[in-house]
Amino acid sequence: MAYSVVSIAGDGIGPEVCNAARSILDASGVVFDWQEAEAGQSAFEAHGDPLPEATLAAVRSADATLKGPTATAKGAGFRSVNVALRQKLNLFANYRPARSLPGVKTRFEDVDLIVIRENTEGLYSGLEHTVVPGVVESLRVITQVASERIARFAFQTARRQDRSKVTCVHKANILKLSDGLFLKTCQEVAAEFSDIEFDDCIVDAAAMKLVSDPHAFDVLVMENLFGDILSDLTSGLVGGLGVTPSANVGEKIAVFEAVHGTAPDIAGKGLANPTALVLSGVLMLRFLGEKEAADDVENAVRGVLAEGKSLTGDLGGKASTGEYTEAVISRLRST
Ligand SMILES: NC(=O)C1=CN([C@@H]2O[C@H](COP(=O)(O)OP(=O)(O)OC[C@H]3O[C@@H](n4cnc5c(N)ncnc54)[C@H](O)[C@@H]3O)[C@@H](O)[C@H]2O)C=CC1
Ligand SMILES: O=C(O)CCC(=O)C(=O)O
Ligand SMILES: [Mg+2]
Repeated sequence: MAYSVVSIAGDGIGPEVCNAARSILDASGVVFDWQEAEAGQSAFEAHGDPLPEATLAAVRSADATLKGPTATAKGAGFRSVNVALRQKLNLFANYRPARSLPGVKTRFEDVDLIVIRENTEGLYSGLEHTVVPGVVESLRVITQVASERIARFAFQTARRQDRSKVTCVHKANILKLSDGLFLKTCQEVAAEFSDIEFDDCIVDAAAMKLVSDPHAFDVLVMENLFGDILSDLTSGLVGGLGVTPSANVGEKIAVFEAVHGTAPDIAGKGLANPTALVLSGVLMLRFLGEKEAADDVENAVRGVLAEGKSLTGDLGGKASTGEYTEAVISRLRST
C-alpha cells in the first residue's frame, strides 16, 4: 500500500532538502504517493496566497505531510505560513528532539533531550496592533486548555520513550498570570504521572544550564516563543540546524519539517544539509508505523555521518547536498 504524503517544497533551500529527503525516503522500501502542494513565498508569488486552501485540504486528507521551510519577511509582508498551518490544523505540539550524532563533533557528547513546544498560542501568534502611532501592543495569550494539552503530550512522550523527567520552562516570576497558569497546569498534570520526575526552570536560567550542562535535561515543555528560541539552541548542541528534525503534531494530522528555515545565505547552491529533513522523515515513518524503514534510514544517516567522507559544509565537509544524499541512499541500499 502506498502512503499518500503531501510534499511542500517551500522556499530557499526547501526544494533542495525536500528533493533529497524524498529520494532517501523512496529508497527505504516504503511506497509513497507524493502529493505536491504549495506554500510560502513561492505560493504567494504564484497565487497571491502563501497558504492556499488547496494545500490545507491536501494536508487534511493525507496520511502525513513533509514540509520544507517557508519564508516570512521581517516587519512587513504576509504573516507566517507556519503559524497559520499550525493554528488552522490544530497541530498543537511541536516535537523537537536534539540527539548527538556519530561523527558530528560538538562540545558535549551523548546529548539526548526533547523540546516540546506549545504550537498554537503565546506571543508567537503574532497578535499585534498599534494603540496610537509609536505604541504597539502584542498579545501573549496562554490558556489552560492548551497548556494542559501540551503538558499531557510531554508526559505521554516521556512515558512512551521511557524517559525519566519533564522540566517545565517558563517565566512565571515575571509573567505571573500567563506563565503562572502554564506552570500551575504543568504541575497539576505532573501529579497524574507519578512515575515521571517533574521540575521547572526559569527560561533564562534554562538557557544557561542547557549550554553548560545539557545532560541535566530530558524532556522540556514550554510555550511557543520559548520553544522556538530554545529549540534552535538545542540544535546547536548537537551539530546545528542542518541536523535537527521536528514534527508538528495534532490529534490526527502531522506535518514533519526541520527546525531550520529557508537559509537564504546558501539557497540554490547545493550546499544545504538535508539531514534535518531526512530525520524529520524518519519521525514521519515512525508516525506511519514503519519502524523498520525508520530504523534503516536513521542508521544509514548515522553511518554516513560517522564515516565522515560525505559531509556537507556546515559539518566541516565538502560534499554537496546531492553527494551526501547519494551516500545515504547507497548505504541504505546496502543494508
Ligand atoms: N519552519 C519554517 O518554515 C521556518 C522558516 N523560517 C524562515 O526562514 C527564513 C530564514 O531564517 P533565518 O533566521 O535565516 O534562519 P535559518 O534557519 O534559515 O538559517 C540560520 C543559519 O543556519 C544555516 N542553515 C539552516 N539550515 C541549514 C541546512 N539545512 N544546512 C546548512 N545550513 C543551514 C543557514 O545557512 C543560516 O546560516 C525566515 O524567513 C524565517 O522566517 C525560519 C525557521 C523555520
Ligand atoms: O514561521 C516562520 O517564518 C519561522 C518559524 C520558526 O522559526 C519555527 O517554527 O521554529
Ligand atoms: Mg524557529
